[in-house]
Amino acid sequence: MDNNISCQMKVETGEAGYVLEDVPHLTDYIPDLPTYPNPLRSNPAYSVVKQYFVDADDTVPQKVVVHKDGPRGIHFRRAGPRQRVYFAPDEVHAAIVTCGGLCPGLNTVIREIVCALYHMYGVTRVLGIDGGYRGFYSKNTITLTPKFVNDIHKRGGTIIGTSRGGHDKPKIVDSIQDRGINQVYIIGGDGTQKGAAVIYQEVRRRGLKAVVAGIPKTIDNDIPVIDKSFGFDTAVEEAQRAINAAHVEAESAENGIGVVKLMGRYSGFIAMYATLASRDVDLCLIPESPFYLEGEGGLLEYVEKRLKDDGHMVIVVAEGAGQELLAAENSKTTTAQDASGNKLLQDVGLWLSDKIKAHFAKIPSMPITLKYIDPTYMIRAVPSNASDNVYCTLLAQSCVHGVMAGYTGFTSGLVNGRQTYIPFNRITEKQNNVVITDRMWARLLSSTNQPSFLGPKDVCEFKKHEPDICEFKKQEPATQSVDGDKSKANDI
Ligand SMILES: Nc1ncnc2c1ncn2[C@@H]1O[C@H](COP(=O)(O)OP(=O)(O)O)[C@@H](O)[C@H]1O
Ligand SMILES: O=P(O)(O)OC[C@H]1O[C@](O)(COP(=O)(O)O)[C@@H](O)[C@@H]1O
Ligand SMILES: [Mg+2]
Repeated sequence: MDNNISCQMKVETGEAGYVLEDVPHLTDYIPDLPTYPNPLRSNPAYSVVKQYFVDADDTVPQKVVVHKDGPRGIHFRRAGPRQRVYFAPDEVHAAIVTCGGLCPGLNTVIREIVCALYHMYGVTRVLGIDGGYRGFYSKNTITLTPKFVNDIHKRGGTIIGTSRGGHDKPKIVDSIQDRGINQVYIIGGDGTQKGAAVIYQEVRRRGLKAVVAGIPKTIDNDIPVIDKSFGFDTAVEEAQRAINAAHVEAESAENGIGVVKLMGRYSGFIAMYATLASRDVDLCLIPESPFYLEGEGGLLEYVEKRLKDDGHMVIVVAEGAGQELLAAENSKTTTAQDASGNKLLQDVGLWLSDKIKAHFAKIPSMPITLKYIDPTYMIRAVPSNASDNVYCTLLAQSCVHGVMAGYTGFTSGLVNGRQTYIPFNRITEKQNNVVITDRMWARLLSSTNQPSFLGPKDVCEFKKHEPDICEFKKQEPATQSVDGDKSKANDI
């Protein structure tokens, strides 16, 4: 048995610059495992579907915008049911855990994992780990059956609970081993997937026939490679209610200003999409786009202009925006962290509201009425909408198919509209951010008419830091995306 852990990715190359970034398989470290015909072959719902089973060689390209003579580039293994599986139904003992912050759709993913295991693969032992990673070793488990999970997709939150912190590798893997769990479904964001990678490595080091698979969850849409995260659409939709309220309040007052804070620690996708969807927003601030308050071209000058022109305005601010400005004013709170080690952010919405109020207090001819709305937790707590429900279902089913087929150490994810299996390190190595040199941000700037807050000096600075992008921009017409990963959600 080869128990040497290789953290290196399984990479296969082919003709014309084809690269497959493959995911590990149980047989990489446990040879001669028995296989079984996939039970779906005799399932009346699926047996009539032509080509239901995925060809072992099917892969999905990461980039679909290519040049005639360019390399074929990176591919991921296509998700879906395989002809043969590596688990007999009565052998499976599955566990599901949810970690990190809430996100619409968590319950749908749980429901669909349980239902896929029961109804597609005849599995009857599925556990919910109570309250995130620490639930593996400090809490009781919850028995999950199709009946138990039947209605849960209609509720927000996660019925098995979640938490931050508490990732104790030896204790978690001891618990997996002691309970005889051989399929671990881990639903969570970037931190969770890092934790899942560590669990996978330890399971493999111990030579256990136990698969570790992740499902990416992030309301901030900050996970790279995937098209977008589940719950994101729901969050954008729900944010409209807050923006509408801010607009109504602003419009009804003299020099009315509505400020709405939305989630987005380091990635401003919710703020950007909610702004684009609404059309009532005059200023959108995100972590990726620095801004300044005072002076020519500054935020306060713009607010003044907007009020003079329109009599009201709506500002959407992502929670991570302008943190450097707040930190400069208040150094003592900048090191605070949550239990997972995520930096605790200061309330930019409140800070911005105070700054605007203080500015207009100095202009007696322009009395303002400012309403600050913070709907962040309300947005995160709602059940997923219809399209996210379907998305969650496909993600969960794809994950179950991959696990039953013996793949491990992977995250299920949608890449260019296709379900794939992505190696953990590809998901955890960097963050998905709004690229402010992409067309999506340009669309936003043109829809709000806000200043970009970038002067000629900043553009030069930007060139110094991201020379590739600037070089590329020089050579290519503006229709080309800048970065394969980052452009997914941006450059459409
Ligand atoms: N680098 C890491 N290695 C192992 N576990 C981690 C790591 N980062 C975070 N975790 C664990 O993952 C869980 C969720 O992480 P957190 O950052 O709170 O949320 P999210 O997964 O949504 O990013 C926590 O239980 C935390 O202890
Ligand atoms: O108050 P909590 O639970 O720490 O959550 C706040 C954070 O959760 C998020 O919604 C998502 O963060 P995670 O992806 O780490 O769960 C952030 O936008 C926000 O800063
Ligand atoms: Mg996170």
